[in-house]
Amino acid sequence: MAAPSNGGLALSLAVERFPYHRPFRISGHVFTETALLVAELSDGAHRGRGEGAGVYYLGDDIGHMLDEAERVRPAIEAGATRAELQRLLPPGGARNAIDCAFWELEAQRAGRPVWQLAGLEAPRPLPSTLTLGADAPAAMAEAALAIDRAAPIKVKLTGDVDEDLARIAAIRAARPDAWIGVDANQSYNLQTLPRLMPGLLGAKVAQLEQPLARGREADLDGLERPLPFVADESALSLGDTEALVGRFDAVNIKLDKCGGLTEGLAIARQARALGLDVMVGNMMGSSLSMAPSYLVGQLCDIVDLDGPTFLARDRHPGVVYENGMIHCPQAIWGAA
Ligand SMILES: CC(C)C[C@H](N)C(=O)N[C@H](CCOc1cc(O)cc2c1C(=O)N[C@@H]2C)C(=O)O
Ligand SMILES: [Mg+2]
Repeated sequence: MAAPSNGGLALSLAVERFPYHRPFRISGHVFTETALLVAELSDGAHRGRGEGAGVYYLGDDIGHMLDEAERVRPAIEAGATRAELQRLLPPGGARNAIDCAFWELEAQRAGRPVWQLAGLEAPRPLPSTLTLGADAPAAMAEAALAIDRAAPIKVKLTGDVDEDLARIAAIRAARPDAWIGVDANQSYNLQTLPRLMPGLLGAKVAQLEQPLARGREADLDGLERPLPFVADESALSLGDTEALVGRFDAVNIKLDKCGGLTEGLAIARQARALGLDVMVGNMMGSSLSMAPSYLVGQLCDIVDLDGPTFLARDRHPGVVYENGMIHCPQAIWGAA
């Protein structure tokens, strides 16, 4: 792809659709596939790619991501840099895709892999959670027996306390050996959360992700946290990090929320400096989304990079899930 003669970069955008193994239902909608934005930057001799899945609960769907990416195209083709992109686009899937494309282009220009440019150690395989979608307790217990027994388990809750307690008890009974974390996805409040807590502690659940709604962070002031609380929807981008202290114990970083690897690394480093534990997660995505997040994962205590396990097909080469770990060959993204 020829680059503009003015020293700018050529930006090409594509929508790539990946069917799910089985349909997803979210707030009454049934999804059978995920539509991902793929951005490619080229200077004529080198190229870089990135992928964005967006943030469904913020309306950051494929149409919005395409609009955002097209809005910044003139600046990119006129020579805008990755640093300038941080100001030209807000956090979200489009900036994620273009930021990661910049990183890979810079690696190819420098002849050094992205992990080196990012100041990281050589990446290594990481334990990654596998997520059990909310279902009947017996079905979730069965799913917990069917997945890789070495993998830590992330359990989706719905906010129905009795059902959630039954889910957790059934999964723990089936898997007394497993690390189990739960994700409430904003479904609890100050009235229902105290009823959930004894069941979490009794089942030795390791962490509780996003118990309350985004915007209700002040409700956590002074609330006892007998197990680690992880901020997800309360922590979209770098600006949200400082306010988590005293209310959460960890932050779940997602490149689609914060708009790319540049900000994802900054959040990880700031969270550490603030004494928070660090987790990296995903909004969905193929291995092209997981690869940049895998680099953030090198700085994390908890890794939840299981998006491709929900897809009927992935890219090749793709990440490998084995023995509870995610392995991310450099050939996927970010090599020099
Ligand atoms: C299905 C996810 C990619 C699994 C991931 N480990 C996870 O829990 N991520 C969510 C945020 C994205 O949640 C999604 C995405 C999606 O395309 C479909 C769904 C969800 C979800 O939470 N329920 C439906 C199945 C997180 O960490 O909160
Ligand atoms: Mg979450």
